[in-house]
Amino acid sequence: EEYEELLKDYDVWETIGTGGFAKVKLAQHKLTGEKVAVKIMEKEELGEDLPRVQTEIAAMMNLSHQHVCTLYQVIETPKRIFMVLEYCPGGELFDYIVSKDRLEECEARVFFRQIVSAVAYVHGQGFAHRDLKPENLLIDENHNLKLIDFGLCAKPKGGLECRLQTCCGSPAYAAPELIRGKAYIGSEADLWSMGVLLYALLCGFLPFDDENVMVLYRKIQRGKYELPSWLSSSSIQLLNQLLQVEPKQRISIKELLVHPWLTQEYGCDVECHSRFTLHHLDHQCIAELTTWFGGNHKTMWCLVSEWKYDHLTACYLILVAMKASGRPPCLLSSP
Ligand SMILES: COc1cccc(Nc2ncc(-c3ccc(C(=O)NCC(=O)Nc4ccccc4)cc3)c(OCC3CCNCC3)n2)c1
Repeated sequence: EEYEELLKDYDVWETIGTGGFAKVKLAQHKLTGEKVAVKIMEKEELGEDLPRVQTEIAAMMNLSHQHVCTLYQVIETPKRIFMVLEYCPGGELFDYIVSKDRLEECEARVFFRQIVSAVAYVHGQGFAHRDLKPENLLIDENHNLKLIDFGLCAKPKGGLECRLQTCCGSPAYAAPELIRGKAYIGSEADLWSMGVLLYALLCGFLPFDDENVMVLYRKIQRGKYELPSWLSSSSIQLLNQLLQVEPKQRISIKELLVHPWLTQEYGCDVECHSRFTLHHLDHQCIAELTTWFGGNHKTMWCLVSEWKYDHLTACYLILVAMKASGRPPCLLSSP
């Protein structure tokens, strides 16, 4: 039974998503009762894409940010790789936009600031996401967004000379240079996708759409889109700066962090730094682990600092997440 290692520490419930070569199941961490998402990948189905999973896992181990989904644990068996991840009870931003038809400018601003914060952080860590879309932005229990990369599209940004050949992501959100099949710079393409995302938030439909993918590509290359009457002039101006067909004309992530449309009503720039550091450990959570697993505080501190992404890492990170959500970080009463 391939799931037996997972089933030691988690109760596994229904499948909440499938796509490509991964499926995601809802699960529950036995020691804390916390819900988690388990991304299950079959090594055979991955084939030569297996190294991309290693890249993804290495990336996630370095990505710790309030608007990026947390990786808790990795379990590898002969046939499968399990990634135990933060569960977002609010589901996809895509479904939220559909349910509200479209968002008011002030609500769109709250979400877009979080998206800019997450993307600026990911770029700062040297990665380009390359598949930014509402299906990859999940809503957590505090109605905040968490960026995910369900389809293993995130890649090291590399230097400016690093040109990405492979095509990735969903056509409607893909930058003109990406679909032209030419070499392109991932971080610049991410800014275009953020323009399509902002348009979807404010309008409830896509700027470039067509059931015929070749017609869709032509519309993206032309870069012309409808401006519904409800858009404010400041929204229109920001959309125009993001949806520039020529990547060099496009606004940069640095300019975006201080853009007036984003700072309006907030009076402050978008914060892109992470609130967490994997180096400063939370004493209360370490103490809880020591109480449960035994040993002393110092030993537990060293063990957690090894960041093996085993069950101990999961317990620590889940306790930290519980504390961040205002729940007491405690493991179930002793065995
Ligand atoms: C209808 O869906 C619902 C309904 C109700 C609740 C939920 N909750 C819920 N929570 C958590 C997940 C999840 C989190 C992370 C990852 C992941 O793959 N991380 C890896 C990752 O993020 N790398 C990365 C991030 C940034 C930069 C670089 C790399 C995968 C899945 C989920 O999935 C469901 C799928 C379904 C298909 N669309 C996408 C989401 N769903 C979902």
